[in-house]
Amino acid sequence: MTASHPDLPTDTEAALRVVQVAVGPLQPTDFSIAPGRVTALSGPSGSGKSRLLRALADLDAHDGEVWLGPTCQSRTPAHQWRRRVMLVPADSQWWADTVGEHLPDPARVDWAPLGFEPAVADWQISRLSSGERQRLALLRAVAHGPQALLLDEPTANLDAETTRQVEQWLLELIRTHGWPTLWVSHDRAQVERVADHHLRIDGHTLAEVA
Ligand SMILES: Nc1ncnc2c1ncn2[C@@H]1O[C@H](COP(=O)(O)OP(=O)(O)OP(=O)(O)O)[C@@H](O)[C@H]1O
Repeated sequence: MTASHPDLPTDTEAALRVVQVAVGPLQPTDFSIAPGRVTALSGPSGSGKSRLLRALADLDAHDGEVWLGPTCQSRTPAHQWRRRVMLVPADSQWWADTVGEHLPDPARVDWAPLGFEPAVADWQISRLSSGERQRLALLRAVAHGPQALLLDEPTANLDAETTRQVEQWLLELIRTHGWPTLWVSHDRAQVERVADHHLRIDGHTLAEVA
């Protein structure tokens, strides 16, 4: 696990708090993620990881409540909640023709840390490889100014070197902005590298992994 970060913002940023959330067969579950911290979520294929993320993003019906600081999901319009509690799904969706059309201000995006030139803003979505789509979905999410991140296997389509680059880029942003982050990963070594805490779905329950 990563060492603690004494320079983390602790008072102005918001924790993500999950209270008695139940979705599908998953039993009601409680956990919270402090600002700037990463909790890894693992579990067998089909155990409900993506469903839980979708519930936290207010995309799937669920029991219980989710809080971001003093703001609760059930009293926040869904589109506002999703802008703050930003889900980056394993399969990103793109609706316009070019990359730049999906970004609030393409000229202000720092493309380089993920290996792109600014010209990528003019690229057609149809030409993107799966790894390019994945990295650009992360850049897009960050460009919209979230306050918490829900990452569904964010490096699944990337080679080892690019995976490390994306991990470092994400961790720096997460720490700097104080985003509480839930990060789905099947890779135990990645969990060790990026996560402060580790939750695992086992059957119908969610348990902390020591
Ligand atoms: N809206 C839904 N209604 C009913 N069942 C669903 C719904 N969405 C997903 N499921 C089912 O719930 C189970 C968990 O799906 P989910 O996508 O959350 O798995 P996962 O843990 O993310 O798996 P993987 O690691 O393979 O991505 C699957 O059996 C899936 O078919």
